[in-house]
Amino acid sequence: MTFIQQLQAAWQSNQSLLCVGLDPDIQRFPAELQGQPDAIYQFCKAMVDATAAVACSFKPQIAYFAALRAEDQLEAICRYIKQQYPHIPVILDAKRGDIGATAEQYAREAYERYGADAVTVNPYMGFDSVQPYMEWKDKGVIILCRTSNAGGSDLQFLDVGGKPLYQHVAQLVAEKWNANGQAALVVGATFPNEIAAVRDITGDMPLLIPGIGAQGGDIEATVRAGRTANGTGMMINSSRAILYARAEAGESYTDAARRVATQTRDAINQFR
Ligand SMILES: O=C(O)c1cc(=O)[nH]c(=O)n1[C@@H]1O[C@H](COP(=O)(O)O)[C@@H](O)[C@H]1O
Repeated sequence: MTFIQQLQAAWQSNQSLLCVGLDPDIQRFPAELQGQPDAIYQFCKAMVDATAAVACSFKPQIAYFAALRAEDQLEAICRYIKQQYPHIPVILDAKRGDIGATAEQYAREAYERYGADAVTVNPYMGFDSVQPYMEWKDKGVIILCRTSNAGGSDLQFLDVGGKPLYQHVAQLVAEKWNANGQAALVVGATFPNEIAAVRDITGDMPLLIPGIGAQGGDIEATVRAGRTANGTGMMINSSRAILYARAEAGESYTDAARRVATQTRDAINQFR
C-alpha cells in the first residue's frame, strides 16, 4: 500500500483528519517518567496508545530525539507504531533539503532506518534535492509550501512573476514534481486564506496542516479552506496541545491526551 492509500484508509477507519504530533519535551513529562533512561520512548508510546483510535497519522519531530541523542528511541517508537497500529501512517518530520547525493542518504534514514511512510522536505534547493525521496515510489514526500510561522512570509510571500512564492511552489509540485502522485504540501493552519489558495491549485492533493492547538490556528476556518469534495484531504497536526494537555480531576496524563485528541478530531469533523 502506498502512503497516500494508507492515509485514505486511516481517514476512513478512524473517521479522522487529525495528525498527532510527537514532540517529546522531557521538561514537560509527568513526574513518573522523569529520570527513566527510555522516558522519551515511554512517553511517546503512552501518547500513541492514548490517541491511536482518533488519529489519521503520527508525526514524530526528529529534533526532539536527536538533540538528546535519543535516535534509538525514535527508531523504537516508529517500530512500535508499525507493529501495533500498522494502519496509521508515520510521518517523519525532518524538513530535509540538500543536494541529491546527500538527499539519498536522508531518504534512507527516513524510510529505512526509521521505517517512516512519509517525510517532510524543504523545496528551497529545487527538484533534484527532492527527487531522491520520490524514488521510493510507495512513500510520501511532504513539501513545505506556506509554513505556519510568522517568519514564513519573509520568503514565501515574495512576488515571483505576479504570484507569491508559496503558490509557485504549490503549482510546481502539482504540475511538475508529482509525477508519481506521492506528494503532499505543508500549509499552516494559521493562514486559512493561503490554505484555500493552495487547495485551488492542487486539486485533491493531501495537505499537512500544523498550527491548530498551541499555535492558535482556527479549526473551522482551516477545515473549510482545506477540505476536498469528499470532506478529506488533510492531516491537521496538533502536538503540544495534546501531549501536554492539562489533566482534569481524576484524569491521568494519558486520559487528558486522549480527551483533547478526541475533542480535536470531533471539532474537525464538525466542519467536513
Ligand atoms: O512540517 C511541520 O510539521 C511544521 C510545519 C510548519 O509550518 N509549522 C509547524 O509547526 N510544523 C511542525 O508542527 C508541529 C507543531 O506543533 P504544535 O504547535 O505543538 O501543535 C511541530 O512539530 C512543528 O515543527
